[in-house]
Amino acid sequence: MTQADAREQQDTAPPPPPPAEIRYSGQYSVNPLAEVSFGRMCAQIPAVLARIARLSWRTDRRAVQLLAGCQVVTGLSAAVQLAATARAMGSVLGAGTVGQRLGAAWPALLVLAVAAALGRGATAVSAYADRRITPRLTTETDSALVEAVCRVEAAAYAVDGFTDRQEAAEMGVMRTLVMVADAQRFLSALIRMVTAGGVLSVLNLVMLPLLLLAVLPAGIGAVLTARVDYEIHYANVADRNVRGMMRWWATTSKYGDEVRANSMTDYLVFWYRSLSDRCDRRTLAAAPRMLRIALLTSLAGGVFLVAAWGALAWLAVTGRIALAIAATAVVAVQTTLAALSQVVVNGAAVFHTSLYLGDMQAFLDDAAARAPRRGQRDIGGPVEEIRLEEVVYRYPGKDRPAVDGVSLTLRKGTILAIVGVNGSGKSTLTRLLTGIYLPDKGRVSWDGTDLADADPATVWARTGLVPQIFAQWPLRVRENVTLGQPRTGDDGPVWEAVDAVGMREAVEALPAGLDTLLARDIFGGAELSGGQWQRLACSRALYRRPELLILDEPTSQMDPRGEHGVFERVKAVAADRITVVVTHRLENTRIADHIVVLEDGRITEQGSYDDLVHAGGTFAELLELSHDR
Ligand SMILES: Nc1ncnc2c1ncn2[C@@H]1O[C@H](COP(=O)(O)OP(=O)(O)OP(=O)(O)O)[C@@H](O)[C@H]1O
Repeated sequence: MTQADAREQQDTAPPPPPPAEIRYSGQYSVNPLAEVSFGRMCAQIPAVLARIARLSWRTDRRAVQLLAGCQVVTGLSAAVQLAATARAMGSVLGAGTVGQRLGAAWPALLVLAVAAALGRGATAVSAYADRRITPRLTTETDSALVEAVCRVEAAAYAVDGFTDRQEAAEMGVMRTLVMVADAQRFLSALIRMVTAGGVLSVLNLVMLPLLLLAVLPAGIGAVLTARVDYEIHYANVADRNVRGMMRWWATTSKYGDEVRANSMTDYLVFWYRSLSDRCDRRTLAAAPRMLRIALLTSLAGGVFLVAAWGALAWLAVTGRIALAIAATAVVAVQTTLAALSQVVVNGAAVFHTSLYLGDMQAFLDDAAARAPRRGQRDIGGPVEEIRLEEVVYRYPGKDRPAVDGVSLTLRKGTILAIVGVNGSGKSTLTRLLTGIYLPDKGRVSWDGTDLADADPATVWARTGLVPQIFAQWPLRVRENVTLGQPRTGDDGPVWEAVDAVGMREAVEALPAGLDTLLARDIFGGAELSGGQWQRLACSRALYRRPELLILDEPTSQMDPRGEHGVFERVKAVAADRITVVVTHRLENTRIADHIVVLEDGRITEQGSYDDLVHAGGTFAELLELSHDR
């Protein structure tokens, strides 16, 4: 095709498809707020405050005590300021010369200044206490979330809506950044409101209900707005989740070559923008509702406010209250109004936070419920035999089992090879062997102990797994080898594992040897080739000296020398363990004592390499195809 042809084809090609419509679906697709009344929403606020207080208390008791002390000082200062204002007004507006009136007023003015200074000081100290609590609280919450996800049964990842709920819970972590400040502002505004309101009701009883009515619509508006905001957040959860993943895949340098050389950039950018636009459209669609709420509540608030000022004017003009009292009432009204508005704004913020904290807590509870609930039996070494009896495993939402009635016995000192076409269940079988998944039916036992009854940590302490898709940890070379093992401080075994996969030369050539950070994107970091990374993954498994060594396509990216070296090593150490190799390179199965062929999750053939080559079955066919070039 010429360049002109290519351009023409591009011009006439149909427009790119928009991103797939993804819905936050399944049992969690119902917005928890949809059926909740306004009253119940407001009633949640004290519980949320108590929860924030408990979380903060666990983080830094002294800072919480400081914060509580500051609230008391703020309240007292507000009350003293108003009382002093009333006294000063009485003197200033009273009888006598200017000098006499000022002379009578100055003690009250002094008290006013001191109280104001104390109030300001308390606010500054509150901010300091908040800064002591918030970073640690956020870290604590964030770490709890990460730990909860790391500790769930692996099968939870396949459960409908699990990752979407995780995304929703992340928002709870974000809110911890502002929640202490919001709670603190809410409480101090509440205290100021109560004291100012108290003073006002002493001055005149009619004023207080009028002021309450003036700010109540704003409160209702703020809570309703928070509710709409949450609805939008809820509708966008699934899209935001997938957008976050795409953002990483599209921008990480790891896939930069693939993205560029396959001209994926345009579509990825288009996709990203389209999805963001879709989220924006949902947000914009809610804007008129937000506007209606704002206009109606402002109107109602405005009417009541005018009534409140009108009432004050009427009381003063008709002589029902003295001028000095009226002047103090003006100050008290202003203070109460400002405090009430702060109560409303910060109360809505606390309520808003409660929604996301609720999601976070629900997710943490769910994750805790999905943590392994197995027996406590210790798998003691050395492991002599692993047995699978009529094992069946089906992924959630799938019609057919991925592993269907498999029975096998693996003995120490032997190598088992598992082969089969793509999707035949090989990797799933390795997950069952290691107890990452427990079977739906049948039994997997290590030396007679059913893995359902065993403490998984003791099983995994005896396992070394090189999965088909392995992580390239942005850690130092040493940590990449020793990750998952207790620290010893001895580099001897690390070099031994590096030697076992023929990586010594490559590691020595790195700028800081074993100390080199394997993260190209980070200043001072280095990058390995695909095959080198795979060698490192194999060295990690060998370093563990496991009782069960599983290699799932361990050499797919290695050169023949590397591949030969790894298999030689696997053979050399096979006597001390049970070894399982999953591979599509059938020549590699020569090292195995026993080979099983999987088809649709079932074992259809098994035997030694020589048996299967001459059996005329799937193995022989696949082997022949691999030679047919
Ligand atoms: N996490 C998962 N959630 C749902 N289904 C899965 C999951 N992993 C695998 N499957 C399905 O289970 C079946 C077996 O997959 P498995 O990965 O075990 O096959 P495999 O033989 O290892 O394939 P390959 O040779 O491609 O690595 C496939 O139909 C696959 O779609």
